Amino acid sequence: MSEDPDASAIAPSPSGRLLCGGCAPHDACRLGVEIADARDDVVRFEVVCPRSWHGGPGVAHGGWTAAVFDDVLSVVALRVEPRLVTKSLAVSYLRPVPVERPVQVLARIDRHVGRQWEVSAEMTLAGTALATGRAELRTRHPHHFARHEAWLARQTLSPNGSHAES
Ligand SMILES: CCCCCCCCCCCCCC(=O)SCCNC(=O)CCNC(=O)[C@H](O)C(C)(C)COP(=O)(O)OP(=O)(O)OC[C@H]1O[C@@H](n2cnc3c(N)ncnc32)[C@H](O)[C@@H]1OP(=O)(O)O
Repeated sequence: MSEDPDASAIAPSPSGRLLCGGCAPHDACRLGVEIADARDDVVRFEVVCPRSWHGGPGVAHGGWTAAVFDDVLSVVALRVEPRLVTKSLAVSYLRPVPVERPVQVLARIDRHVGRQWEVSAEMTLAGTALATGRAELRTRHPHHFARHEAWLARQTLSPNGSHAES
């Protein structure tokens, strides 16, 4: 762990991409998400589901779709506020999403008051909606990750593998 986990910030990767902590070492989004253009409170993404994320034959696993929405809904607000976490995420799966075919995602900030953000997005192919996502985000408290690490350090593992607060 870093000395101050809350000092962590997202910086552009060597190729100029803004990536999460897991993808940054790869210099590529492993979900297949790329920002296409951004203006004010709306960001458009080009997204291609890698075949490794297929669920049914030739179609995306629903978990991939949810992860894409978590990512794009965060990015649209991260452009304004760099210290965010997702509080809730709701996804509606309207049509199967094909793998290895570009789809578009349009994400927007619907509401922002204080620490509270409401964001939504739509995934489309050739103008047809495939899925929609909606999330509540929160601006992180200043010591969000440090509090988590302190809480985790207080947990002890019992012989049967269950956790207990010490
Ligand atoms: C341009 C940029 C591009 C970037 C590209 C990269 C993109 C990729 C990015 C992908 C990004 C993906 C993004 C992701 O997926 S983020 C990962 C998924 N989300 C989370 O992990 C969030 C987990 N939930 C929480 O931390 C809290 O529930 C939140 C903060 C949402 C509550 O918020 P809310 O405003 O509703 O309530 P509150 O602040 O009054 O707290 C309620 C209670 O919880 C306590 N509490 C709060 N925090 C902590 C804590 N840390 N440690 C311990 N306890 C904590 C707090 O004391 C209180 O307890 P009590 O006092 O009532 O007892």
